[in-house]
Amino acid sequence: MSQTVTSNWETTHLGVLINPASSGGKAKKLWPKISKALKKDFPKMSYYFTECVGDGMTKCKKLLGEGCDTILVISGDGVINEASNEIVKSQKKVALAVIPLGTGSDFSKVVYQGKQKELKIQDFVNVIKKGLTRMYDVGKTKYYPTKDMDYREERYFVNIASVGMSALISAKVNKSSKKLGFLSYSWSCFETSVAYNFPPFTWTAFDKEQIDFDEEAKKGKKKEQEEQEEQEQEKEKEKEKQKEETIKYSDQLGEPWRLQNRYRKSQPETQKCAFFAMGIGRYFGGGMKVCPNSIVDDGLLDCLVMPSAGLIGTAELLLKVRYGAHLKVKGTHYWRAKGIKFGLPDSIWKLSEKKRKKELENYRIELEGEAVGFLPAKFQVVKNILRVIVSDN
Ligand SMILES: Nc1ncnc2c1ncn2[C@@H]1O[C@H](COP(=O)(O)OP(=O)(O)OP(=O)(O)O)[C@@H](O)[C@H]1O
Repeated sequence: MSQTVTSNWETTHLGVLINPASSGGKAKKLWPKISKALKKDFPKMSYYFTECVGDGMTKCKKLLGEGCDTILVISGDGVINEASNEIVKSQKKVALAVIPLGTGSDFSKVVYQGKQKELKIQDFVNVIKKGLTRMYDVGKTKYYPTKDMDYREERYFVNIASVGMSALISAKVNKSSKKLGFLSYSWSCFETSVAYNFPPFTWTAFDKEQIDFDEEAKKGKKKEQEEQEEQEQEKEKEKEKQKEETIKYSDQLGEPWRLQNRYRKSQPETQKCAFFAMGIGRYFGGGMKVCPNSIVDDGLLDCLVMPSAGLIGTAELLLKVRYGAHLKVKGTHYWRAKGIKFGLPDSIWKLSEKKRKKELENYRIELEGEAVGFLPAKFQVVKNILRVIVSDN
């Protein structure tokens, strides 16, 4: 999997966010060593420890205000999401770098092409110093953060968003200590599959594209060669592109939710599901290859509709998802789209408030492993908006 890189990014002021609680305190333990290694190459460095949920946004804003041009997140997917939200909203020319020290660290698996576990602290520092970057797409979503449904919230995601059982699992995992890593996910998966009642989901896709998997596999090899050739040309174009970026940022971010007017709308679909995942990246749940064909800068969300399959069937399917071998399983649908709008079944609106709130547990949303809210919701892709420092091999 080669990456199309677009520039050599020079960091002049490094801003660092460290979550001392991530992965059972691993980031806190390693920070003195990491800090020493970073200081050699980045003499101008500011850093903050995050203190609670959401603090990644507050502290990232501070770092941006201090003029940092690269934000390095030493944590897992939760703080990466919080920092990315602030970077994208700021519309500043700032790059995101990551040293994956979370429990799952799924975003980083694509950034480091699956080799993150082989890298030492100095290797990560070298990647930031080398400064190869790729312009990532970002997903934008609008949802109800609470079951009272009295207001809606907007948030970006940089890896995977999903609704249904996966989000309920995230809610449970986040309540646990996560000290057991993948086992925490596995236990919550089991616990949730037993209780989940696989409700119907209703959605409308915008600019939906079906995928021909055989054709895509053939294209894969050819594309890699083409991509390498394109890289040289891309670098040439970079200077001009950078001039245009400011305009592109404000155009896309300010974009209201006009899915209907801008894109081709598919017929509404309803299916009983275990979950529905939308990917910029490929992995979730601590290494499950849920959107295995996703490309981070193609301007599309890879969408996986995971069928309802009962307890044993779901366990089998989840095992397949772990290796990205689920796409040809009967009832599984995988396609791409620029936007998706989810509703709720009419029956839910007729329930008493107490019963509706109980039923909403089945319609949770998670972004990068954090259970953030509930359906109804809209999801949309914003193309090539987040500069990410990536490894080159
Ligand atoms: N000091 C802290 N104490 C408790 N929670 C924190 C603290 N700092 C940040 N958080 C929150 O902890 C949550 C989890 O953090 P993060 O995702 O970075 O680590 P993780 O859960 O170990 O990794 P992953 O999401 O990759 O599995 C995030 O919602 C984050 O906002």
